[in-house]
Amino acid sequence: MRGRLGIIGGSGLYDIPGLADAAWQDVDSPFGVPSDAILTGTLGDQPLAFLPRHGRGHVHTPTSVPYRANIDALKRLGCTHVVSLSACGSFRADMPPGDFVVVDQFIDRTFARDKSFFGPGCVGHVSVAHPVCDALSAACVTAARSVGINVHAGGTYLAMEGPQFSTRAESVMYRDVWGADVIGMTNMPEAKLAREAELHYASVAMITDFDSWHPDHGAVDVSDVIATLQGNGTKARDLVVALAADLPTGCAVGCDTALTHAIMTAPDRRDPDLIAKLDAVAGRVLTPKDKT
Ligand SMILES: CSC[C@H]1O[C@H](OP(=O)(O)O)[C@H](O)[C@@H]1O
Ligand SMILES: Nc1ncnc2[nH]cnc12
Repeated sequence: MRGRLGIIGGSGLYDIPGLADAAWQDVDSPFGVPSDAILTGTLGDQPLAFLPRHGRGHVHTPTSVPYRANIDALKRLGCTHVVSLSACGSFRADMPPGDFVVVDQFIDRTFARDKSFFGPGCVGHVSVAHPVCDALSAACVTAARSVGINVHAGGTYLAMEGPQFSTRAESVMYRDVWGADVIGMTNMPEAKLAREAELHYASVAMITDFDSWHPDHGAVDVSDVIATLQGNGTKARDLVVALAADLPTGCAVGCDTALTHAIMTAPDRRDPDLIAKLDAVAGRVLTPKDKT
């Protein structure tokens, strides 16, 4: 069954014009207050929910983004698919500013964020070996190509804590030793949380700069990033319109069944308060006893 498409808009993307029946809705989450209200509406026949990751006016730092509340709120609104649109730096000369990368792997270097919905009283372990939805990622590539975006299918995104950009030594290490293709500050733990919530998740990374490794380019400068982002905004919206017209159902990764064997805590040892909070994220696998 085709569900609602959630879009998380990153830096420079605080709205998505052109939705029918558009309304900004406050959504309550037991995991905190989401980054902002969520814009709901439809694009053609496709129900959609748009959440600006940093909030309108860019109030949240990459560290303060309430990742758990955001994913939980999108799931509560009926999202089955979530696409992240993010600004990123590039480690590759053949991936210049203006190109998009549909990411297929991550290196998680973040360390100051809540990374799981689970905890004492309900312990769960999901696989993130394949951290994005294959079908949704392929659909993002097709949609991007259909609107003339220069898009790369696959790439490794290094998620750093920020908010400062990398030193040159870090940038060279991420590129030459770790083999990362792009760098950003927000896709982790977002992708991990989306997997815990059994959402199909894909990440479209929009390249704004060459980070600080490139001998012919200076250090990253936010004004350059913003100039590139302004061009990216229209392209990103075109991509969303094309994707909404042809959202896939199902996938080979099994995103929507990620919790089937994930929860280890014995039913009689589960914390009722945490179980109650997990109603949206893990409702599919909680036992009838848990839910009473
Ligand atoms: C404005 S440059 C740094 C900032 O932009 C990216 O945000 P997002 O992923 O939400 O587009 C990057 O991760 C940093 O948070
Ligand atoms: N070079 C970079 N490093 C981290 N996040 C970014 N977002 C945009 N460019 C970036």
